[in-house]
Amino acid sequence: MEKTIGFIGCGNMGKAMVRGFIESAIALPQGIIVSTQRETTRENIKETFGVRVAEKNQEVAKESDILFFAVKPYAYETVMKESRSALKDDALIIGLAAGVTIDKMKEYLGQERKIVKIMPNTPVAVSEGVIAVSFSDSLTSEERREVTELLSVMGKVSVIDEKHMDVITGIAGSSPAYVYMFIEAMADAAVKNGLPRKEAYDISAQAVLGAAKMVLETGIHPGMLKDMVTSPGGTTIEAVAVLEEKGLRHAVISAVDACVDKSRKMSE
Ligand SMILES: NC(=O)C1=CN([C@@H]2O[C@H](COP(=O)(O)OP(=O)(O)OC[C@H]3O[C@@H](n4cnc5c(N)ncnc54)[C@H](O)[C@@H]3O)[C@@H](O)[C@H]2O)C=CC1
Ligand SMILES: O=C(O)[C@@H]1CCC=N1
Repeated sequence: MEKTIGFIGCGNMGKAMVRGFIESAIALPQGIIVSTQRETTRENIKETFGVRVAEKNQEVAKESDILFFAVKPYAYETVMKESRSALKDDALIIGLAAGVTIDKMKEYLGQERKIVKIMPNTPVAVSEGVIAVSFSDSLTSEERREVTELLSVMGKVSVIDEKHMDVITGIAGSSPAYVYMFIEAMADAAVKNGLPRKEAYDISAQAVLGAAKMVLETGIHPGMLKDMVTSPGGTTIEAVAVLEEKGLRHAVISAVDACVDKSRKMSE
């Protein structure tokens, strides 16, 4: 892509996206410019990805055609207000913070800006992310197509009504953390039973990847896929019975609910 992609703030999520863009080859490192608060982070990003870095957020704002704000939610107001005078007229502004709505971003940047709200997750770094997208009215259909195409290199893009963003945060933005906990716990159990650590992580992670792929590629209901693993009088049903007794499903529902609730409160 010819256009310059900017990142103001580049921590866990920003770096995952920079990696996703570079690995997919949609952008050359010189086509990406990044500013972060700390110089050591900036230097580390420059060294790791070969992208351009800037000390001041305004330098990034001045150069970017597509600009991601990848700072924490509480920093949006300050960072957007200090950058807005430097923005290009037609810049596409992409916000990805939990709880920072398009309306809030308009308040910080001005009504006329072309603003996109997204909720990505960190697997964008390996092109297997989920990226939910909502557009402000000011974007043309061509601009919407351009943003969707750009984000698609990092995973599955779903254009959604912004009112669903908090739910998507619960099942996609935040959910890699729950899945990593599940993988870690399975691996711990394997280690407890004598398997070396590396094999325990590799095999647990591949089992999760494969199971997810079965849901997506076969279209078979997850309950049916579970039944296909569960032989009568066999091993799996023993584990399933323990998971039911310990309340796995209820724990997951309550956890996602708590996450969605927090995101809604942050959006108020
Ligand atoms: N980490 C995740 O999995 C996801 C995060 N998000 C959103 O992404 C945003 C960033 O989250 P993380 O990357 O996890 O946080 P982080 O703390 O890892 O990164 C924040 C970055 O912002 C920079 N920063 C802070 N103040 C700044 C300023 N005044 N000027 C320039 N840079 C500044 C920091 O130097 C750092 O590079 C948040 O708004 C979060 O809601 C959204 C989806 C998933
Ligand atoms: O924990 C958070 O607030 C951010 C938003 C989604 C994932 N991480």
